Amino acid sequence: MNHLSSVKHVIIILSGKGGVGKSTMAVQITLGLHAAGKKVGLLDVDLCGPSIPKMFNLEGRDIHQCPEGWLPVYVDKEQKIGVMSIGFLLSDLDDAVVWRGPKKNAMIKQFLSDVYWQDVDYLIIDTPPGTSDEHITVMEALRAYNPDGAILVTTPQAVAVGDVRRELTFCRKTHIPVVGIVENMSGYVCPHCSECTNIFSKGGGQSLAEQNNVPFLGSIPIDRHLTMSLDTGKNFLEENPGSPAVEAISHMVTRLIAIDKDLP
Ligand SMILES: Nc1ncnc2c1ncn2[C@@H]1O[C@H](COP(=O)(O)OP(=O)(O)OP(=O)(O)O)[C@@H](O)[C@H]1O
Ligand code: SF4
Repeated sequence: MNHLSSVKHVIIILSGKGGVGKSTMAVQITLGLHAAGKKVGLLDVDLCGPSIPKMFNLEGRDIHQCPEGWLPVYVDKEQKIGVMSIGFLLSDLDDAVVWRGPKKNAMIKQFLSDVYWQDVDYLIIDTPPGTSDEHITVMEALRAYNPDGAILVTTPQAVAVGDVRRELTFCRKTHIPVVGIVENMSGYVCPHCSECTNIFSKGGGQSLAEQNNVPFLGSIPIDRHLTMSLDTGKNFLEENPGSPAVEAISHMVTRLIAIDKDLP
């Protein structure tokens, strides 16, 4: 059974290397789409470091089965945000998942086919960081589910050393359309006065997007409150209205919804 056929939009979150905030962006996009009235699923297939359960304060939750398949773990009572992660299947989150390629791919395929999403508007898929041959296999498995495309998460430093160019080539190679580029950790928001200071050069993500004719979804600054919200599983967008990072995330989500409307 293909439960993804009832999903309206499938968006893959990609990054060429770890630690740039890919999972953070996957969570904030999920929360932003929910705030815009959408029903959202978040599938964490980052088998090397499943951080999504912690970011929603769902660690240790069990997965339940129903006749249709695995039920997502819901974040809210209304069941508008559902999460599925390899993290729910590991007894100890510190266990490194050292599965070899074929076992990893089988697990990812099972995640894609067996989770009962029940008519979500958006399915956000957090993927393992990298652009190796193994990642190409993951993307090929995802392509079978007809995704709208990928959001590439980067940082000003990664743009500077050409990581995003490699990610764009990776998407071309795997025939995944690019929905947009996000530059994360773009400046630092002062916790005292909310002034945003650009530590590294800014704007590289935007010019790269323009050069490659792909949408630029925005620059998200480093915000200490965002780190704290992720550590405690709180809803950053609801708790910090009006802050520069929340404004930037909301803008990114609005752009995403507008772009997706125009997709065939
Ligand atoms: N804009 C931001 N402001 C503050 N903290 C951030 C921001 N983006 C990410 N972080 C923090 O940086 C750390 C790494 O983020 P995250 O886990 O999302 O990266 P990742 O790219 O998904 O890494 P990996 O792919 O290795 O799992 C986390 O502790 C997160 O809280
Ligand atoms: S941005 Fe303003 S409040 Fe923040 S450290 Fe600098 S001077 Fe102080």
